[in-house]
Amino acid sequence: MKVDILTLFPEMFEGVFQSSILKKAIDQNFLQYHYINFRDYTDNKHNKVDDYPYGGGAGMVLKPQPIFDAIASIEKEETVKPRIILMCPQGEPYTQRKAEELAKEDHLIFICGHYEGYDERIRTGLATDEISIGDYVLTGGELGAMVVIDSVVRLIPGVLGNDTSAVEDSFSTGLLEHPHYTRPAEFRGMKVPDVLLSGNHAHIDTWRRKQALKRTFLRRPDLLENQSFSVEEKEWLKQ
Ligand SMILES: O=C(OCc1ccccc1)c1cn[nH]c1
Repeated sequence: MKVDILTLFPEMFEGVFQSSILKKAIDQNFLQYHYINFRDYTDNKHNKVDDYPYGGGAGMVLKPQPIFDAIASIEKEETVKPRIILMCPQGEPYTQRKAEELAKEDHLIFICGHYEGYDERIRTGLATDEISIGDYVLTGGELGAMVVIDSVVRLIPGVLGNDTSAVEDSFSTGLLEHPHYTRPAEFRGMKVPDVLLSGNHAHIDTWRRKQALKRTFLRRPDLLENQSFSVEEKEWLKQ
């Protein structure tokens, strides 16, 4: 997968690309990434990337020209049109489903904005997707782009050691994850549930499913809306 990132602060990404999973993905050539500082594409002698809003009002707006020209500088394989993703609070709420959709793409381009936002022509004339990572305003789109890149790259087949962990992810089942335990079997008086020590995998799977349902019901009932349950599971939820 090729990832191009339009940003005014490329150095922000160095840390995230050093993380073990992304570094491995890069070393094993699952991921190639490039930064483009769209300030390098301004056509004015002051290298301004933003300007005052038409119609007045506070704040500055990102000019379309530097971003359009920065995007034009990215070589694109003719066959596959890349996704051009605008990070902004007005975008669609980001979900694991969206991560799975983007993980199938060969080429992603991220536009990380700043200031009050983007000139609308960037939205209408360039972006294929607009993504929000949450209902809050950040100083720029970089952190959002890192969240999307991290959650997408880990889904590329082969990037994670044992593929199963991506499949069993919480949200991949549509539920929150069940509790996890590891050694010791008792720690400071807190014991691991006996079922997990029983070796009976049918019972263990049932226990895990029940715990995931219960935890989701208590913490994120909204996730249960698009779920179908067996009669027995409906009984559990009533408890
Ligand atoms: O603040 C965000 O992006 C930075 C940004 C971009 C455009 C205008 C203002 C701020 C953001 C919040 N959730 N997802 C993204």
